[in-house]
Amino acid sequence: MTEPLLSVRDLKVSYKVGSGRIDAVDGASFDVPRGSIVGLVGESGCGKTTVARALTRVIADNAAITGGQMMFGGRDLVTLPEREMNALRWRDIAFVPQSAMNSLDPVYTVEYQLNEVLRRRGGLGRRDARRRCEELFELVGIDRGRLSDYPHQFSGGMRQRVAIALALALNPKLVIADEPVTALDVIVQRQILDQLRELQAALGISVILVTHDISVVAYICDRTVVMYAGKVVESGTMQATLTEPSHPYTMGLRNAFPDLQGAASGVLTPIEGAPPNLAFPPPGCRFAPRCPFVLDTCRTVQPPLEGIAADHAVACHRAGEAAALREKAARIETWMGRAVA
Ligand SMILES: Nc1ncnc2c1ncn2[C@@H]1O[C@H](COP(=O)(O)OP(=O)(O)OP(=O)(O)O)[C@@H](O)[C@H]1O
Repeated sequence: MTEPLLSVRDLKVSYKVGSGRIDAVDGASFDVPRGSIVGLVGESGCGKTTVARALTRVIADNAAITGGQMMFGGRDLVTLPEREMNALRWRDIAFVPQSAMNSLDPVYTVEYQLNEVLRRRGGLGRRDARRRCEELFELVGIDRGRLSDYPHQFSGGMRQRVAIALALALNPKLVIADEPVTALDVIVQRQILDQLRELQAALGISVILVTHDISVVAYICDRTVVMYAGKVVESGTMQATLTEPSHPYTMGLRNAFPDLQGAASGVLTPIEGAPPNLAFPPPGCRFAPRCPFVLDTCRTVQPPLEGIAADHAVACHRAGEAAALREKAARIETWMGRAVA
């Protein structure tokens, strides 16, 4: 197997809060193979954005990477000197933040902003930068005449395309897109995702797509990394994780979202309860308080993330019974009463 573009091992990121600490990412491990789209999925607050930001090392002032490795092209991004890390940003790893408005400055035209990256970061001359701006707009399907427009003159979907063009400016190997389609209606969501897929294939890049919506993952991703309360609970190919999920949380997420293809799917079943407060996480499996299949061990012993097939890892004490649990998980009653064992 060829070496993955990015290999994250036992990553830990904490926030200092008052006199305490929140371990927002508590030992995350996953790979991003070359030329693949990896969906980082989980409910709000489970640590997805923290992982995504840690990868670029642009983290909040009260945050710190406290352990682990992030191997990228033979270098560990956790320990890379800041100067070298800075040289990697935009050129090798580009980040599209949660709202396109966050990556675009409202007071400058989009051409000005593209130029900032192309000329200041990429060292392009004026004429080459202009040509690249036009090329980038063509790539994301926007008329080049609109380069002189301001961000507010674009619709939400178009703004997202501009943000993607900005990320692609210097031909990065990895694009990290944080909730790229969340605020958009389903039709525009599909258009943006289709385009992201086309660009990924045409340019041969890898993409980490951060989303709370498992139907977005099912629509576009090759691989899935499911996070819950700061931990990776399941990862593997899209087929392995979403068609035959082995962690009860993934099974629950699958029941909770409509199908992005527009097919009339069955009744949506939410997972009762909420993720734990990460300042005081439960001692055993963090999903135990919400899991319909919880056993006594689950409440006291943390299950490790273990390979259950060639390309499929799960952190669940009951992973060996996944097929039977999947059948039960498909029934609504399972999620209403909880604890069906
Ligand atoms: N600057 C911060 N200071 C303290 N705690 C933070 C900070 N940023 C995030 N957190 C906490 O870290 C945990 C993980 O947050 P994170 O934003 O990474 O999750 P997420 O899965 O991306 O959720 P969302 O989709 O809502 O952004 C949460 O408990 C959150 O409250």
